Amino acid sequence: MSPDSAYVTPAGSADESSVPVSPTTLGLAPKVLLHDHLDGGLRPATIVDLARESGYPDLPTEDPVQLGRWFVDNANAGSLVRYLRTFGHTVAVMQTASALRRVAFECVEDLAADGVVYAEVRFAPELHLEKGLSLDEVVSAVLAGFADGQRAAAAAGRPIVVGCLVTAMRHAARSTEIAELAVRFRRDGVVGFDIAGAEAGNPPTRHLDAFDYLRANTMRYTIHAGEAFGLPSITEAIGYCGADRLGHGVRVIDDVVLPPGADPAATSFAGAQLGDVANYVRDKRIPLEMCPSSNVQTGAVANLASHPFNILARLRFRVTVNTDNRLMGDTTMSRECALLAEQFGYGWADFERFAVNAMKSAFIPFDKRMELIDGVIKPGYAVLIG
Ligand SMILES: O=c1[nH]cnc2c1ncn2[C@H]1C[C@H](O)[C@@H](CO)O1
Ligand SMILES: [Zn+2]
Repeated sequence: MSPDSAYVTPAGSADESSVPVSPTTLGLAPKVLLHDHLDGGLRPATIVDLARESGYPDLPTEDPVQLGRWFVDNANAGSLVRYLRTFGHTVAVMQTASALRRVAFECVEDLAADGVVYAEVRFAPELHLEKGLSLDEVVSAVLAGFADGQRAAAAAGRPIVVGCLVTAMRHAARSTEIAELAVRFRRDGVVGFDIAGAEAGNPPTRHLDAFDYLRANTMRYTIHAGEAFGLPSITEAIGYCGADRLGHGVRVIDDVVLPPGADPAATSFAGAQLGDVANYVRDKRIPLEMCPSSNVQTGAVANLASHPFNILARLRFRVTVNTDNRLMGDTTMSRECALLAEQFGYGWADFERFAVNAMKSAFIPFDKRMELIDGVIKPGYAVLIG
């Protein structure tokens, strides 16, 4: 889809005074992003710069355009494990405090330019120790970059609030250490914790000590679950591990039985039967951090048309729209929203709901969430709705 390919909200879903929903106008809408990986969002030109600076010899090409293409092509893998291999190059050039600070700064700059008003950006500190940084030094560098970026965005008239999530890799054995790191930095900008990496064969219950520690310290956490592995992964993440949110969570759809012949793009799913897990997720308003393009790239769903986002949204699960990895998907928040608008015919009221859903689900305090909902998100959509 070209950035300006115009399509408008289907008749009946918005009134005539509305600004049409298009990729361009979606860029202006206030958006909330809960699931974005720092090491999956570098600018290709920055990767080339950092590789030169650090003497990293293994980039597939030093041409930024071709490099960007390389990431997308290789991430279009149809499998999470193959998709994750592309991170070898980004992580390799993020091994010094200055590189981490620059990447974090540019991340905030890019999100603000895309109209994101609140973001939680995650990364795995344990992957950035190859050149001798300590875990604390890694986190400090990233938080300094986020602070620089927030100051620059505010000065440029695009204010954004950014919280940091620290991720532990699910195949490794450092999750308790990373949970302690999260708690140690809770006054400095770390707002939560996450588990990521290859899902199959690495159930979240391997990390119960970390989750116990986080709960004992009243720290919030999300778990990547129900992406590359099915319902049992979701059951473990919420039932045994007590996740506050689900990273992706798309496979919760396996616990929803639709009437025969139901169209995934329908506006109503009356008669849908929910199983116990799906009911629990919906009843407890457990946020689903869904990442449409990434889910297609990893093969979690066959294509956008069959993505369960719309079914879950219409069934009033707490759905949120996310980028996952902007570099690997050559995507932005606006583009993810535009893809959903094109596929499912969403209007401004829908995007406002997704933004409010995400803001309500953020790991910052209630009063700060309300400030953004009442002071930024609602007024922003009021202008677009007209
Ligand atoms: O979608 C994902 N699922 C599981 N793991 C992921 C996904 N996207 C990125 N990661 C991994 C690779 C990164 O190196 C790590 C920390 O951001 O998280
Ligand atoms: Zn992710």
